[in-house]
This record gives sequence, C-alpha cells and structure tokens, in this order.
Amino acid sequence: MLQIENLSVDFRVDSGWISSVTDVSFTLGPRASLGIVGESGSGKSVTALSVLRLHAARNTRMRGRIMFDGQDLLTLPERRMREIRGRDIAMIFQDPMHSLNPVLTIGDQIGETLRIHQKLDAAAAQKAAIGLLDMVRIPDAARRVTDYPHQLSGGMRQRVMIAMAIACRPRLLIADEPTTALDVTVQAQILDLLRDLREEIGMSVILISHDLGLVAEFAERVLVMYAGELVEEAPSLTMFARPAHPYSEGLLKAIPSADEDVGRLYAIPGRIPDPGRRPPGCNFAPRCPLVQPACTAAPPPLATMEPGHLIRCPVRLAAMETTG
Ligand SMILES: Nc1ncnc2c1ncn2[C@@H]1O[C@H](COP(=O)(O)OP(=O)(O)OP(=O)(O)O)[C@@H](O)[C@H]1O
Repeated sequence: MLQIENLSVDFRVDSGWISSVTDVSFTLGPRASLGIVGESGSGKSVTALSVLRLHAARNTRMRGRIMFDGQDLLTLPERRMREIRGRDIAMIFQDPMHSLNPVLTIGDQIGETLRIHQKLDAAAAQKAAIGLLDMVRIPDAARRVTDYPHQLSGGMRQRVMIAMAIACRPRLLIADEPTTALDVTVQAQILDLLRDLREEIGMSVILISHDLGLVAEFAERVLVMYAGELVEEAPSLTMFARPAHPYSEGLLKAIPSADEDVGRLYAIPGRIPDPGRRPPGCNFAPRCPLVQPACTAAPPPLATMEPGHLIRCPVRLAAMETTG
C-alpha cells in the first residue's frame, strides 16, 4: 500500500541546504503496523511529514518516490494531496492541545473533517461525531460532544484527535509520538485503542516514538533511524530480543527496567550529529563501541543480515557471519 523508495529530504537554512533525511526506503502493507524509532533529531517526523507532503515547499527539496496505491505522492498536484490528507492518510501528533482549536467544541472540530470530505450537513456531522467519540471510548459521548478542549484531560484530548483522524476511515494512520505527553497508564490505554481501531477499521498504522520498548510492543516491524538514515529494520520480536546495530542495542539498553535495580540509567554516550555536521563515514561511528578504522572512511550501506532484517553496520555483519 505504501512504498517509500530512496526518500531524501533537504531543508534550506541560512547557510544553504542541509540534508535531513537520506535515502530512506521501506514498505507497508494493508492492515500492517510499523514503528519508527530513534532519538530526537533522527528524522522520524520529517519522514512522516513527507508522506503527507506537509513541509513548506519553498524551503524543502524532496527526492525519491512515495508510492501510495500506485501513485507517487511526491508528484501529485496539491489539489489531489488535499483530498488524500485526512481521507486516505491521517496523522496525529504529540500534543493534542496545540492541534485542537480552543474556541470550538470537539463535536464541531470532528464534524469539520466530515463536512469537508464527506459533504455531511451540520446535523449529520454532529451525529457522526458522537459515534466517533463512542468509537474512541469517550464515555457519555452525546454530552461530551459539546465540550471545549480545555474541559478534557490530556488522554481524552488525544482520543478526540484520534476520532478526528479516523473520521473518514483512513487506510493509513501516522501517529507521531502520540503518547509522549501522557502518563504511563493513559499511554497504555491510547496504544490499546490504536491497536483495536486498526483491527476495526482495517487501517495500517505507523507509530513514531523515541521509545523502542513501546514501539516493539505495538508494531509488527520496527525501523530504527539515526541521523536521517535507516540503520536497522527488523520484525519487532527480533529487534527486541537481539538488535544487531550497536545504536539499536544502545536504545534497548536505555529502556529502564522495572524488575532490576540498575543503579544509574544507561544513556548512549555522545549526541546525534546535526544535519550540517555529519561525520564522513558512518554517522554513528563517533559514539560506537565497535568502531574500527574502516567505519570512519566511507558511509556503510544498508545490508541484509537475514530475510526481513537489514542493518547498516559492516562490523556487526562480519561478526555475525563469522559466528554463523
Ligand atoms: N523545517 C526544517 N528546517 C530545517 N531543519 C529541519 C526542519 N525540520 C526538521 N529539521 C531537522 O531535521 C532533522 C530531523 O528532524 P526530525 O524532526 O525528523 O527528528 P525526529 O527524529 O522526529 O525528532 P523529534 O522526536 O525531536 O521530533 C533535525 O536535525 C531537525 O533539526
């Protein structure tokens, strides 16, 4: 359904063009779930926003192809993209308070999507909004539909955002850090809801998060991004049980454990390089415990370790081949 081929995204900044995302490729089938994980600045959001073509066109250069249902979204006229956004592909973000309009009721805001895409009149849109609030498990939906965003808790507001996103039964929902601003219990409820809605509506979901544990639990497959590149792709169980790239290993080690008293929490030493200051070879080399001289000479390719499991680390790949 979605096939991203060699996507690169550059932004214009004061000093010229910087490369934010480099040569990213992946596919997503119908009713599938995919997680994208990485530290802040790794290129997760830029990749997701590219699918909806939400970057300011004047300051952005995009290369590659984003095939959705056989058409390349990067070459569609803006008028066609407007039809696809919200109807076929929807997106939810981290902070629902900033995405909701404080002076409109939640019913009006959900109804707006339906009025635009499905041409419903106001009464029908209000009725459908109540149905959607029920679907996202907001209790007493008929009464809550006239509430304003500030009358709801953070978790409820995120449910409203999800109701808006699924209003047109999209085939793809992109959730960009949808639970980061919520406490742990609410976080689990929202992920359960997304899982159930994926089944009910038959949509695919891309979940973006900095939390590898959360993504691996939710999605069938996980992509790990670092400094604008894919560094590992694997089924979630594999990624969680035996991540191969040293960066993925670091992300896994950084997840706090409830069972063990680890003393100090682990953090990957160093920081992600800025887009304009990436090293000449492997982007992760300056932070990597396995670094060898060859790593700093040339950028490593993404290679297949086993079917469905790709990594961008020749050192680890060679070690795996030696040990069989
Ligand atoms: N409009 C823009 N102009 C210039 N640089 C940008 C722009 N948008 C993103 N970038 C840069 O591209 C890189 C990737 O950003 P992106 O937001 O995708 O990271 P992320 O992995 O989603 O992190 P976060 O979790 O913080 O959102 C960052 O270095 C960011 O500063």
